[in-house]
Amino acid sequence: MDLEIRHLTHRYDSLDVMRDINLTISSGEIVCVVGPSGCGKSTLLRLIGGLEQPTEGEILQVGRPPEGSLNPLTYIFQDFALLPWRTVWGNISLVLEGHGLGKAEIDRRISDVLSRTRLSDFAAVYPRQLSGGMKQRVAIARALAVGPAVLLMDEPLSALDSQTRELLMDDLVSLWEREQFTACYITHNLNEAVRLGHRVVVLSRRPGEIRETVEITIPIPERSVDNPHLARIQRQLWEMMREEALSADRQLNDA
Ligand SMILES: Nc1ncnc2c1ncn2[C@@H]1O[C@H](COP(=O)(O)OP(=O)(O)OP(=O)(O)O)[C@@H](O)[C@H]1O
Repeated sequence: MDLEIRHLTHRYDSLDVMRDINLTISSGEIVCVVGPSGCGKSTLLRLIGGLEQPTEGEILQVGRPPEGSLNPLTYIFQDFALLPWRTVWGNISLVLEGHGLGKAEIDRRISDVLSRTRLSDFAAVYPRQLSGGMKQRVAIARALAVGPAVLLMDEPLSALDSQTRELLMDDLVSLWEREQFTACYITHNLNEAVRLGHRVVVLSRRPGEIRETVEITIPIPERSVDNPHLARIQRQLWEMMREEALSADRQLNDA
């Protein structure tokens, strides 16, 4: 399933948050969205997910979600949002309950995502026993359990230390290599954007407009940390964002 975002404009009272965003996210593609603080990145994700209605414009789902999808547009947040009193298994089970699935199907789905995210040995463990990186792995497994068409990822690695972030990036790369998931990935971190994005969309300061879309043709599994081409793209992205970030810093919140 593809997502087509057409002429998306959003306002909160007199605050113009984003203006005329046009973007297609194709099946199997990771589109990273970067931009200065407050330019509307999280709002864009909420609009895509249907949590809020845009002031103007539309978001079209083109094609069919995967067979058995319970929730075509599924979020992954930076704070993991796991229930402390449920085990890893129980946390994943939670998103499958209430959909009319039988126990055998729920068990099958949980075993499947645990194995796909290499968490099978941690099924009976509670979140408090896990590191931040492992908690986010569980959150990713939970998102996959509902069979999403598009993952909506809001700074999923930003709560993690830099080493854990590297490890989780590797995880996401190998997951994408195995099953080409589709994602809209919001991040402040340009290194993450160039490692994981097929395209990087740069938003201007508020009201966020698309300033540039940079396509990265190096296959995702071949993007090493020290790749000079990626480093060059990352520098270009920063040059595009620098002025916007400086102005955004001085921008007041009352429009
Ligand atoms: N529900 C709301 N009501 C009013 N204003 C809001 C609401 N949600 C967000 N805003 C404002 O809209 C603007 C965009 O917010 P948003 O969180 O989407 O930006 P962002 O680019 O994700 O920011 P950051 O990078 O700091 O996370 C901000 O000025 C924010 O204060």
